[in-house]
Amino acid sequence: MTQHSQLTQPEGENIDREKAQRGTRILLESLGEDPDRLGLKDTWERRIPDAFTTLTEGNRHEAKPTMRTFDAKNDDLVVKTGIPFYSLCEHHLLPFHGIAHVAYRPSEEVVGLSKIARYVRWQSRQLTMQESLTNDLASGLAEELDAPMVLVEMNATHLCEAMRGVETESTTTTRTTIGELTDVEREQFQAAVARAEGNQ
Ligand SMILES: Nc1nc2c(ncn2[C@@H]2O[C@H](COP(=O)(O)OP(=O)(O)OP(=O)(O)O)[C@@H](O)[C@H]2O)c(=O)[nH]1
Ligand SMILES: [Zn+2]
Repeated sequence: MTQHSQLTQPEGENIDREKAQRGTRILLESLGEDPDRLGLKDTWERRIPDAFTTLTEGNRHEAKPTMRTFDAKNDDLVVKTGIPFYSLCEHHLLPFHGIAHVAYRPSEEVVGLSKIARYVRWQSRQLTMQESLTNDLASGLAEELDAPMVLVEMNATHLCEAMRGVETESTTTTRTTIGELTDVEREQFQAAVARAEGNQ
């Protein structure tokens, strides 16, 4: 990994640390802050570049989890519910976060269960909109797993709505389905989601 306390830009596909430092410094100045005061010096020099390196990992292929797979015994739906995720809204650079639910139909292989949550966490770490993230997850998982059907549902709270602007905390649900699933399978998925969300 890179040395985070350096002023130089790290190698590879990482963020441009020097620009992140300069930009944060200027933002702090614009707020009337002294960026060189004790509490803020590390903020622009190290903490924000480090934090945004992590929070934009989803842009970097090198950070993608290894999707270890095993032979599938059949093509029954695999349903994984209650996956926490944290992302950043591209409009205000504020977090939106919540719970993702994923179902997929295996073709030849099933993926290690932990890898679904790892994939959701990785892909969520970017500046995006909830609808785009839901789409990206469904198409990304379909490709990774060579799966004929992937369904992703995300329920999230947007801090840009809660902390400012409309100042209303509400839940946004987005859903993307790639491929076909039966009515019974859809009902089973919804029942699993309801259990995970504590509605049943
Ligand atoms: N569809 C969608 N909208 C989002 C998402 N995240 C934030 N937004 C919305 O993006 C919109 C941006 O609207 P603008 O009018 O350009 O910005 P604004 O003046 O800050 O809007 P307010 O948030 O209403 O104060 C707002 O309505 C946000 O609630 C998202 O993931 N999906
Ligand atoms: Zn926003």
